This record gives sequence, structure tokens and C-alpha cells, in this order.
Amino acid sequence: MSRIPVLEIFGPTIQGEGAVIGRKTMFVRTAGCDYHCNWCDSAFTWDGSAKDEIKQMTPEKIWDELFELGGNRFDHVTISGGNPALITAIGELVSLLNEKGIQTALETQGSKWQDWMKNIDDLTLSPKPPSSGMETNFEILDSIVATLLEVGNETIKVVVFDDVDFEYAIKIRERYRDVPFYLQVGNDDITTVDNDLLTKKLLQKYEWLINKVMESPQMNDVRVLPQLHALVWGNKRGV
Ligand SMILES: C[S@@+](CC[C@H](N)C(=O)[O-])C[C@H]1O[C@@H](n2cnc3c(N)ncnc32)[C@H](O)[C@@H]1O
Ligand SMILES: Nc1nc2[nH]cc(C(=O)O)c2c(=O)[nH]1
Ligand code: SF4
Ligand SMILES: [Mg+2]
Repeated sequence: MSRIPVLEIFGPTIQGEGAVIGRKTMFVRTAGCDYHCNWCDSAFTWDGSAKDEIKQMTPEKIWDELFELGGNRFDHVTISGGNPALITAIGELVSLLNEKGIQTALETQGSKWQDWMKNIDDLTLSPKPPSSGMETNFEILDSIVATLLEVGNETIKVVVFDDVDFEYAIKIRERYRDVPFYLQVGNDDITTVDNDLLTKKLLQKYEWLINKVMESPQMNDVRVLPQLHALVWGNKRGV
């Protein structure tokens, strides 16, 4: 049986980001990433700090754990990471969830293709702006976007920390005109436990990003969002 490296299974909670923000969902977070973004809020998935917590799980075992946590109180599972698109065996998990009548979402940066991505209901592609320190491979991203446009399950979400990131977001918006587009506030304090201070800073950054969008003729048919879970629970893991 195929195994999937899993770091966290949690929920029910709300999807805090992007197109299905606010939707009740469970999370499965896989280990490993082909990127190492400067500001990654889930760096424990790839920096070795949580390597002892990684469990090699079969899709059935993941389902058992989801059911144990969520019982009949969920009908949607979000697969995030790390980069779940590194893992071929996720395809079997997606099929199993579909059989159980559960809807699925995927969070990925769009650097790798897997055929099972066609079977995801809500697929977020989140190409990384310059502040991340990563370089977008546009050949790969173009091909993923084109394939998923035929399926109709994708949205694009760009995290913005500064003016240079905003220019990158405009470039992405113009390159992929037909894909619903989301801008997300960057959290530049991913370690603080002072939630009041964090909320204040994130809302200020949100207002800054809103103003950038309001002033930009290239950013009309777009949505601007904060990370809702960060406003509610701060930097806490597993929510
Ligand atoms: C942790 S990543 C995992 C999935 C995949 N590797 C990706 O980046 O899309 C999930 C989402 O969180 C976003 N994210 C990560 N760190 C962030 C931060 N400090 N502030 C805002 N969003 C962040 C990513 O851009 C991505 O959209
Ligand atoms: N509530 C909640 N919403 C999220 N949306 C994307 C997340 C992620 O880490 O991929 C995330 C997360 O970790 N928690
Ligand atoms: S691609 Fe996603 S998981 Fe990987 S380092 Fe960047 S934000 Fe973190
Ligand atoms: Mg997160």
C-alpha cells in the first residue's frame, strides 16, 4: 500500500485563506517541500525541526484519523503542506475521499504536476513573489494553469509583502486572465505569541494591500483577503 508522509491532521476548522475562505474543513498537512520560502509559516514541514513527527500513513489510515477527529461533522478536506504535489500517492487519498462523499481542496505553489490534481474540487495555485526568495518556473506553471482551466477547479492566490511583490502579482494576474485571482496579506511575524499585536499588524497590512488594489487599474476583478485563521488564532499550529 502506498504511504504518504503526514505531519498534521486537524480540524474541523475553517479554511482561512483564498476562494473557499470560511468553509468548514479538515486539514491534512504533508511533509516535504521543493521550495524554502523566506517567510514560510509552515517551515516545520521541510526544515527538519519536526522530522520526528512525520508519520508514513496509508490513505486508509489518514481516513481513519480524519473520521476519529471529525466524525460526521465534516464533508471537506484540505490537503496542504509542504508541497503535497510532490506525492503521487495523494491520488489514492483523493479517490478514497471522493468515494466517501468528501470534497477536497489542495494548496500548492504550482511547481509540480500530478494527474490527481484534476480530481480536486478547490485547487489553489500560489506562485511565490520575490520576497519569498524563490523563482517561479513559468514553463511549468503555464502548463498546470492551462490543464486545470479545462477542469475549472483552480484559483490563483498571491501572497504580498511589499511593493515588489505587488508588481509580481500584477504580472501573474495579467498572464492568467481567465483564472479567479486572490491577493493575500503576508504575515511577517510568524513566531510571535502576542495575538493582539499580531492582529493589529495584520489588519494594518490588510488595509495597505486594499489601498494598493484600489489604486491599481490592473487589479479590478480580484479579491483581497487576510489569513482569517491568523486573525482568530495567531500563529498557533493545527488550527
Ligand atoms: C504553507 S503553504 C503550503 C502549500 C504550498 N507549499 C504553497 O505554498 O502554496 C500554504 C499557503 O500559505 C501561504 N503562506 C505561507 N507563509 C505565509 C506567510 N508568512 N504569510 C502569508 N501567507 C503565507 C502560502 O503562500 C500558501 O498559499
Ligand atoms: N485554518 C487554516 N486555513 C488554512 N488555509 C491554508 C492553510 C495552510 O497552511 O495551507 C491553512 C491553515 O493552516 N489553517
Ligand atoms: S512553497 Fe509553501 S510550504 Fe513550501 S516553503 Fe513556500 S510557503 Fe512554505
Ligand atoms: Mg497555514
